[in-house]
Amino acid sequence: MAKLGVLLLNLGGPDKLEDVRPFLYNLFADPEIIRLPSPLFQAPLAWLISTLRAKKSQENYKKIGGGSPIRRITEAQAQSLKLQLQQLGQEANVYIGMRYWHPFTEEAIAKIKKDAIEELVILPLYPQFSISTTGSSLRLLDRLWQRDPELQKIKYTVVPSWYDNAIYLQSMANLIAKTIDKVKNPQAAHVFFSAHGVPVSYIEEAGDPYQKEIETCAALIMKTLNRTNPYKLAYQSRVGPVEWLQPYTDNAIKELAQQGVKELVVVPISFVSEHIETLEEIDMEYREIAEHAGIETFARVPAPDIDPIFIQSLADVVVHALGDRRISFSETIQPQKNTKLYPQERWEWGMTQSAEVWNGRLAMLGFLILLLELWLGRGQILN
Ligand SMILES: C=CC1=C(C)c2cc3[nH]c(cc4nc(cc5[nH]c(cc1n2)c(C)c5CCC(=O)O)C(CCC(=O)O)=C4C)c(C)c3C=C
Ligand SMILES: [Fe+2]
Ligand SMILES: [Fe+2]
Repeated sequence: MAKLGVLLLNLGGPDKLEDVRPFLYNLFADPEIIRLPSPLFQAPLAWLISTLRAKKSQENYKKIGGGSPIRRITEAQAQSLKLQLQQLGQEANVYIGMRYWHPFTEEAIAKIKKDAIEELVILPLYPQFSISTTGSSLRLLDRLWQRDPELQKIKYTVVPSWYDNAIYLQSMANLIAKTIDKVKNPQAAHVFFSAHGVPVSYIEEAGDPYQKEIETCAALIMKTLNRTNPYKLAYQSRVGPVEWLQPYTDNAIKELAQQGVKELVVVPISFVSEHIETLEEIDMEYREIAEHAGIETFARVPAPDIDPIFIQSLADVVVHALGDRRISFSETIQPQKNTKLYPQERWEWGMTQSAEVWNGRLAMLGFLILLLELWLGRGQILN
């Protein structure tokens, strides 16, 4: 039997407060998150945004204990998945490749090579596909594969998304049902799905299937839940000035409160582990907004973490991937090279007058920042 590996992909998060700025730098240096007319400006802009955002972001990480729990939880998920696969008679090493912080994807690949893995299932810990998450990790892996003949010998397959896996839907439905049963009036409670947002341009210009997969996933979870509670889907975590997917979570909460809704059962739908977006943004920021708006119960459904049924669903996805036709990096969705991605919807492409003005200004700004960055010796470029 071939030596099997499972590579779990996730975003990663700062382990401590000093990691916040370089973590943000790595995130904003990713052309799948921000794409500029010229790659020359990518590093200076990432440096600028990460430096400007670091303080506010650090304050938020301070509120949840001074760092992200995403690494610890993902490691526990990896261990549980290994045991679950073992129970199914499938021996496998499980690796973790984070996109923007330790353990980086490159570190996981080095281990996979060292362990002489012959067959690999690449499983993103994002149930729904987005160019900004799974897509970004797959593009990085594709680049690593293209330049390494040793990696090219591995028989790999990619799971682009698994939001419709029946066991995953059951695990989400169970977690929701348990929370519903604890509120004052379980029949009337409003199930409120909050998904991480993406800029509208990802969907409309780059063809990101994210919104469709999130909407379908919420509907499938409600079908599996099999209760008559009303539900609503909204998008959180907007960054920057451009339009993101709507309705925004804060506005949707206020609207429901205005309609007289008193009890919300809040489901973090695009996340499979607790981290800053659930522990700080939902549990603190949105809870406060809800209470101000007159919502009496704000009951948050826990992220799946190492819920046994959830771990069974990951194992099920792996087993199916091994039996199904193999999927390569090139078959997954990739934006065109010149696709507009966050944040430049308002900029124009080509040699229009406004583009030239913007390019000139950006070139100046980029050059100054680059000098400053070199002078300060800061920044941490990954690829
Ligand atoms: C499905 C999940 C996610 C999508 C889609 C996504 C898109 C996306 N995110 C940013 C900017 C930031 N994201 C940040 C943190 C963060 N994002 C996700 C997931 C998705 N992001 C997670 C799990 C986390 C938490 C990591 C952790 O610390 O545990 C942050 C940093 C936090 C902050 O400063 O607010 C930023 C910034 C963009 C721009 C984007 C799509 C274009
Ligand atoms: Fe994010
Ligand atoms: Fe956030």
